[in-house]
Amino acid sequence: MVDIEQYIRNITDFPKRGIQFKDITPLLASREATDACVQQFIDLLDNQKVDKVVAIEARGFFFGMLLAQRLNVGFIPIRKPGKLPYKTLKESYDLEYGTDSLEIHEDAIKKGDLVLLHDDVLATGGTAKAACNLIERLGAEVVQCNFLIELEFLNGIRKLPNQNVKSLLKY
Ligand SMILES: O=P(O)(O)OC[C@H]1O[C@H](OP(=O)(O)OP(=O)(O)O)[C@H](O)[C@@H]1O
Ligand SMILES: Nc1ncnc2[nH]cnc12
Repeated sequence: MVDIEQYIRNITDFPKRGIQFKDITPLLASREATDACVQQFIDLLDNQKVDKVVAIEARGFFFGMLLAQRLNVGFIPIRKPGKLPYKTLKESYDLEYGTDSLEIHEDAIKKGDLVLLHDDVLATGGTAKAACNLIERLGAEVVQCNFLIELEFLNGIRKLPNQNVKSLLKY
């Protein structure tokens, strides 16, 4: 049994003073640990049907794509502004350390699609909330939001009151 928590490195005062950054790169560097994470995500999905995996730039892409492959469905990127080349929908949000916007291609998912939303970290919840809004504006349904890490002390889950939220690690 792999203890995935051992692969998360804490970096003090990154990217700003007062932030303890959860560095997932040691986890990404381990084939054994990434396999264990994918299996745990699949178990948490509990056979829920999924049509698309949507993940958030940039760190959400790592496991988002692995999950899409494992679930045998397509992968959809939600990206920072100005990166997607076709017509987009846009949502703005607050970060633990700043503000930003997210975009999705307007034809990326269809009305009625069942979507698994993935990101690496749930912190204040603004990013995930904005992503859910984008998916729902396209008429799709978010069946689960899953995260490698939930920073419970930031209470991001309060911004996702109607979502099925699952995390592999909680701090
Ligand atoms: O819950 P929140 O407070 O909104 O924060 C969580 C978001 O913050 C980080 O992304 P970041 O914007 O640092 O971008 P990156 O993935 O490109 O490094 C993380 O990957 C989440 O997407
Ligand atoms: N403390 C943190 N560590 C890693 N990613 C984050 N995203 C938002 N807050 C974070």
